[in-house]
Amino acid sequence: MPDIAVRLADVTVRFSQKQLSFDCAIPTGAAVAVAGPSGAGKSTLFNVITGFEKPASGSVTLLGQDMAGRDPAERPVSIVFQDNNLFAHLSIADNVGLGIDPGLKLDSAARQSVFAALARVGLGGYERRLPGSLSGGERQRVALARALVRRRPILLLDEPFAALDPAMRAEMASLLHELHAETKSTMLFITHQPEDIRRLAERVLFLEAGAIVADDPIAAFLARRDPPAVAKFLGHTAP
Ligand SMILES: Nc1ncnc2c1ncn2[C@@H]1O[C@H](COP(=O)(O)OP(=O)(O)OP(=O)(O)O)[C@@H](O)[C@H]1O
Repeated sequence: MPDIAVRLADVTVRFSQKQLSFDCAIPTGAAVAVAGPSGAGKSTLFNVITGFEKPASGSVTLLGQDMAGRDPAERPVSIVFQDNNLFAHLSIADNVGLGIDPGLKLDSAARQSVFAALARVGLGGYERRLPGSLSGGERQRVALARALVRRRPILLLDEPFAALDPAMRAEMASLLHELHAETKSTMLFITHQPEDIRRLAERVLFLEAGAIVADDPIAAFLARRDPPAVAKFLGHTAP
């Protein structure tokens, strides 16, 4: 397995009003928080990695392979969206099964892995229920189970804690921590809360105004007093 899971080299993304630029190398197996003010470019960074957004220039290399021309489905990446993207009319088991086969043609081994993933996220027994009967935190765990059954080596989580109350946030963080240790995947998660970073991150990418302004191991990030946006985020008085 290559040492670098995600390499963005001189990547630029152009929207009508602005240009974003990304350059980073994320070590394989790391748990990485992606933070920064609203509009800084966090979702766009994820879209570039998943392939939903095509860069205007630069290269995206995932686990040593150039992703030019590769559709999202062909990339070694799973993403859990913030709104968790469950189909209301499908059972929990089918929602997870979609991660294996979009046509839901599942053999018994595949069905087993759906059940195992649901059990692993604490939702054993929920297989036949519909998403509407679950709490926000439970729906988020269904989306996580769907990502797990895909067994992709890079896992992106778009604000996995956003809709959760404080107790559920802590629970989700420890679940993600355990899953990260078990699967040895490279995990990137977007968050707006320093406490999530302290709980879970080994590294931090901090974005501001369309660029990565900090790319640090956790201890170095938490000790930062600059740039001002990072100091503000960490609750330090800006210099
Ligand atoms: N499809 C698009 N067309 C035009 N501008 C876009 C598009 N997508 C994003 N942008 C702009 O690019 C910038 C970065 O947006 P992005 O959604 O990546 O930020 P973010 O850091 O994820 O913000 P938030 O924390 O609010 O979700 C914003 O100014 C946004 O308006």
